Amino acid sequence: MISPAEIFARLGSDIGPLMFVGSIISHYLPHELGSYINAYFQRLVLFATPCIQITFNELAGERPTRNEAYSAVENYLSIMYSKEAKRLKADIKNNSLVLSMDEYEVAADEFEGAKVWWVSGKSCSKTDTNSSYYKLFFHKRHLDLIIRRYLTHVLKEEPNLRNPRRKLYSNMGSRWSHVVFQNPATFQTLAMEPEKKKEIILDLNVFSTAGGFYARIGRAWKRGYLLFGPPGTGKSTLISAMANHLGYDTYDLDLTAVEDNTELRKLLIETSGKSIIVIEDIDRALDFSGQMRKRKANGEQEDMGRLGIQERETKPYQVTLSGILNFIDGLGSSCCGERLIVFTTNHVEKLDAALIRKGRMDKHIELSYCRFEAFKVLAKNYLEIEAHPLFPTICSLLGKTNTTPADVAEHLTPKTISGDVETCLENAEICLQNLIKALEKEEENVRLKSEEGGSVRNHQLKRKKLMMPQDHLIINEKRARS
Ligand SMILES: Nc1ncnc2c1ncn2[C@@H]1O[C@H](COP(=O)(O)OP(=O)(O)OP(=O)(O)O)[C@@H](O)[C@H]1O
Repeated sequence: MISPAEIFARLGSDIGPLMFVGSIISHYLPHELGSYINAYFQRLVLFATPCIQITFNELAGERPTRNEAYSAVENYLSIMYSKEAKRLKADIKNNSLVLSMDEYEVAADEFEGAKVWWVSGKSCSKTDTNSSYYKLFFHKRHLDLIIRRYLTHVLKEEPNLRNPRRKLYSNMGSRWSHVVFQNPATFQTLAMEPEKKKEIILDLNVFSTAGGFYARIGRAWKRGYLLFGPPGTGKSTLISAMANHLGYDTYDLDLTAVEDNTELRKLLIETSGKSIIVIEDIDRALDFSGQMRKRKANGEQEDMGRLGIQERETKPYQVTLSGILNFIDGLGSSCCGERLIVFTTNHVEKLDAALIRKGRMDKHIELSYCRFEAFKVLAKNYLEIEAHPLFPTICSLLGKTNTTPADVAEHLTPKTISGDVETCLENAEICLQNLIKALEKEEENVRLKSEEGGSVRNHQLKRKKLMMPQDHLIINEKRARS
């Protein structure tokens, strides 16, 4: 016969079923009633079992602001449960997608043998502004473990808390040296269409928690990103945002400083897990001459135009395409821990198909000219405004011109910085007017160019008809030299 005390002690070791009953009932009741029932169940648990409860409220302080501990818990739970939970809540916070437990969900976790339960909910008191909360329940015998170790473990999952002193490595020949990574770019400050941004964040979140999946399918825990687009569209900014989001170190690999494939391999082996390995401007850094020659021998003459003659003759380094391919493929066998490999290029069409095929570069992301959605992010970051009577004019002009986010950002940088609201509004007006002037000028250039292009095309057509075969040779020669 088990005594009531024993029953409660056992219940304290597994209060999950009680919590689930409370949450299921709450789901099917009107919001206010549901919240009371849920609170009632939680009180019952605390009364009837030797459990302890810790609450993480979304808003804290005298003038309520978002509680950082709540954000850390939210992030921890979203990473832990995003692939198992049946009901997740998707929110955009600070322009980033945040997946979290839906209201009145219960999630069980285990840490060093101690079982804990997380319950999500929303308080409904009249004084409270309907703020959300997470409550943590655990047996009181685990108090020390939970407070000293488990909570530290949870807070570490907040990317900025996880690795506050991230490092930026760069190579001098075959040696890495590092400084503290201080680029403040985040997905919040990145100007990009919200849908695209969401997709990237989701991809990164899934990758960073997919160690078990990669192990199960027998593949190295790595993922390749190819970022392409014109200069100034935010390729480097996106890399910084990725590093800050994941809390990874960054290795900026300068291929031109690497002597040969052996050195490249040595550098690779020295990289740590949880890192992003970046090769910027891969098309320029890599000498494709071997492949070009092979293709020429096969009769694919046009490929020789990809690199200028001079460039091909004076390349001082001997890192080959196959060296790079081994570098990417070898990441699995030589290193453990998750790694992202990121290539950037302004000329994706110049890259060898083998280099960027799926499996090597899994995700291809085009960074493009600044359109209205991206502009709104920049306006919010730089001028702290979300709407303005001049926005429609800017929207229309951005649609007609190819202006990079870098150019727009330059125009949106106020000449004086002030905390005073009136000066800020004045600054915003001046910056937006300046941007409009620049965009109108660009629009005019586009118009002139297209007119010019039309007349040159006509001229070329006429000339083609008259052209002798040796003219073609001279033009091809010039192209190869330029
Ligand atoms: N999408 C963007 N969001 C926010 N800022 C941006 C964006 N694109 C460019 N910028 C601004 O312009 C500057 C230059 O951008 P960045 O170096 O990221 O461009 P890039 O595409 O890497 O250029 P390049 O191809 O020349 O290396 C950044 O420091 C940033 O201030």
